[in-house]
Amino acid sequence: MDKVKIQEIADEAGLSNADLLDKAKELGFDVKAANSTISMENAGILVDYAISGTLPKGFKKPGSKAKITVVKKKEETVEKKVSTPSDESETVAKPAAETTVDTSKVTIEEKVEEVAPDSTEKPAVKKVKKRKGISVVSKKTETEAPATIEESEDKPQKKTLSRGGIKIVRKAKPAPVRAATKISMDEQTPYVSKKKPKKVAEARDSGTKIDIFNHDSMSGDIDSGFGEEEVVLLDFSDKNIYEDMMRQEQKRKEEAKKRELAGVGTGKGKQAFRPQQKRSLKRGGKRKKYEKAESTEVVTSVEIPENVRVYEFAEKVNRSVGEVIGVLFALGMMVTKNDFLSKDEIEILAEEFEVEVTTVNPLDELEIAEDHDAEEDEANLEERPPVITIMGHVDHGKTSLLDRIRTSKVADKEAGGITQHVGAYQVEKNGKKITFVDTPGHEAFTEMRSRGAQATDIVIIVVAADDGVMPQTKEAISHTKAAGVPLIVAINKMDKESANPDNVKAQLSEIGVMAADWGGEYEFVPVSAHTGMGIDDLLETILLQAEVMELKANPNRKAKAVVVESSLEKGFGPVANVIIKNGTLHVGDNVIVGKTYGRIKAIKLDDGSNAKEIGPSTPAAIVGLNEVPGAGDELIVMDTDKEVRELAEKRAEYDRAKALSKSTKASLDDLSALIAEGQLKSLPVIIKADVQGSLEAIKGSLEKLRNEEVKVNIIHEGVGGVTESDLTLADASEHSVVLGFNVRPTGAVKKKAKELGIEIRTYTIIYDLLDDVKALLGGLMSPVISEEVTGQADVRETFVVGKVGTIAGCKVSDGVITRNSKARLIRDGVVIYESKIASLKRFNEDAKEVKNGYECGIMLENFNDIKEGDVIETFKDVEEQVTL
Ligand SMILES: Nc1nc2c(ncn2[C@@H]2O[C@H](COP(=O)(O)OP(=O)(O)OP(=O)(O)O)[C@@H](O)[C@H]2O)c(=O)[nH]1
Repeated sequence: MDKVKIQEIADEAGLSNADLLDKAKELGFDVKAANSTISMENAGILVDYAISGTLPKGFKKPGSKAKITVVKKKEETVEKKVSTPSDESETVAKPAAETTVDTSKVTIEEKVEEVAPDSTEKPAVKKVKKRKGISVVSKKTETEAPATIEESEDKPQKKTLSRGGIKIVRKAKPAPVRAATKISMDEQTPYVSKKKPKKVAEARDSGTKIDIFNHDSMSGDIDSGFGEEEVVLLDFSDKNIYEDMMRQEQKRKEEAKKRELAGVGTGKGKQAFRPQQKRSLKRGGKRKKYEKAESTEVVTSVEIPENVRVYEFAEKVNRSVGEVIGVLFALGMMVTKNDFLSKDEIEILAEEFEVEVTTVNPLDELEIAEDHDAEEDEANLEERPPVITIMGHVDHGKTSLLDRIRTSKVADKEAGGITQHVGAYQVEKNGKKITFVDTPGHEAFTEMRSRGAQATDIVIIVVAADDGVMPQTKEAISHTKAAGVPLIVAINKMDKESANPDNVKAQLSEIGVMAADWGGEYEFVPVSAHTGMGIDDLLETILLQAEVMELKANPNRKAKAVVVESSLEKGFGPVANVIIKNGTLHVGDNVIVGKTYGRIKAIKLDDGSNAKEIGPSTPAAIVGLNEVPGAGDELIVMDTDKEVRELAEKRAEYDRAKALSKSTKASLDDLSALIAEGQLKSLPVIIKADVQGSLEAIKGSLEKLRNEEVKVNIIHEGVGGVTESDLTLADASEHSVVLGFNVRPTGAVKKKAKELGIEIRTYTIIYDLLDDVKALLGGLMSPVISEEVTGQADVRETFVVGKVGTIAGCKVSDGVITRNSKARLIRDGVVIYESKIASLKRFNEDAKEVKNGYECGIMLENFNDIKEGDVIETFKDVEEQVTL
């Protein structure tokens, strides 16, 4: 132990092997070649001798008697005579706890002095070494006394370093420099403590001082703390190292100052880590690593996009991804570096890292530089038609009313006009146009609003006079009010005998919609979609309201429009039904619509005619986009096709990245796993069904579904399609699933579900639905069994043992061969037999497993025809739960 080869010393000292070997021989060391070893002590002597020609006082060549004194305790010396200075004969200094030299006093300053290149004093080597938490201070004394150790702080300044200033300990690993570096023990501690914090602390307390010359002999007692790892050969006179060190020191000081000024603490843990920053000299990679950590600047405020991934956040706040994940993990949130952070998570992280976080909409970046919503000069504005959406409870006559208004318009026009479905249409009343959005219901309305693309100016709430206010009436009113859009109430079915408009007024007044003739602020218009009664009144009321609103737009600018519907039409490709919000759209314009783009090839109006250009509030179907855009997407005209293409690509890329991110909501696969692990105690579901009957049936059955661990928790149920509010609800409850029966989510809802990471499962057969949920809850799905190869062994020779059978002498070539595992015999790539490992032996001993690279004896169950060159492969079956 603790011997070092001549060639290693030569390497470190920068001498040739031959030279060093000669010198070693001169000193009488027992060496023959470069790979001969000598003790660490002798190595030190040799290097000094080779470099400076000096020998420690009292050095005697082997054969002569040496007298070595060891300080065991302060003032307690033990003398021991040895016949030779060979490794074994040297004196052991046990690192007693009470040893008193406080090595922490070996400070950086002292060391720097020692290394001063102009030092002319006799060379001496000062060695500071920590082994298993023991500080070892060694030196060559200038006294005549045998190599005796005194308290290092007594005369440390007097020690000069040889040109090499070399400290040799060991070389096996390029371990962090712990010895003979210009590090005060205090500074060294955090570094060392990475490995042996406790022992280092002890060492500091004990401050043991031991002659390095006794190193070997003492190693028997105290070695192995750092193993055989250190060879530290530092030339302190090296100007570059010194300067480098000073530079780093300076840099650190500056950074520390900066931090202080910033006044930002990084938490206690960090503070405790700081002493590292003072570390002066480290070698190679280690030093680099710490420099990196040290250059970390504390970020105090940062602007991040609303949708930020873990690694992006880490970058922004100048933290490692690990730190970010760690903080969330500690709070039970599992994220990977590519996951998007939720608002809550961002908040937590901001607090933890003491960073002020401002979230910005990432799409702002992707918005068009030209501000379409900028204040228009009044002079450029012209009156534009109002855009109307009709909403109301089911069967109260929305479609009938729209049809009636449209027919009246068509009738007004010349006969034979073929109407084109463009998602909206225009009628004319008193020479003024009114645009009606063709898709009644608040889904489309809300959809558009949720995308910030409000196209509607006025909402007509249809209430059947014979039915009164119903749930969807209320919902529609809430949506309208939330959007800040004025509403007009159309009391429909006035032709019916049972019509009771006062009842409608009374009911609506209860929910804050008071009729104007009752002293309120809302216009109520009695109509009949069947007879056409009140339609004119309704249109006039709309125009009046529009006038009050002073709806205006600038037709002389590039167009901005909103998509109300879109589809893929045979012969036309993607078609978007749009309503122009501002400006004028021309055939040939380059447009971006959400993530799609293109050049307008054709504009079709609601009367079936083609137009070259259309102005504000005009509905039309446009052709020329590369893909089908989404309802609610905004169309914007840009100057060049390059611009629109690039922006569309950026937006698409953004969406892709977002979709790729792991959702915060669980898919059914994840749920299955969570249930299997017993982590999920109840399965929150939202049920939507086509009719009340099936809803009740499903609800009843689901409520009965439960086992000991898990039950279904119906958080919401309803008749009708899956809506955005269902998704909002699902989004709010962890691990929820939306189950639909005989309903299909619309494109937009589907899209949102994808965005939110919510799984919508739809069924047409109740039993399928129940089966899925049952399987989910009970983990009853039959598992898929796949195979995993665990090891392979090459048959080197075979032994036939009497009654036992054939034993294959093998060498494991891959993995691990385990006793009793399933195995197959492969000959020339063909599977000959499949059974299991009946016996596995290593050196005649039964073995449980034999690892790659080792030899073993294998017997296969019921198979003896094993030949040299065969391969035995072991494998196991892996069960995988089937996912839904
Ligand atoms: N008597 C009478 N019946 C009407 C009137 N308006 C609509 N209806 C009838 O009411 C029923 C529903 O009319 P729709 O126009 O389909 O009602 P809706 O609100 O569009 O219904 P959904 O599209 O299902 O939401 C139909 O049978 C219509 O014929 C009306 O003014 N008078």
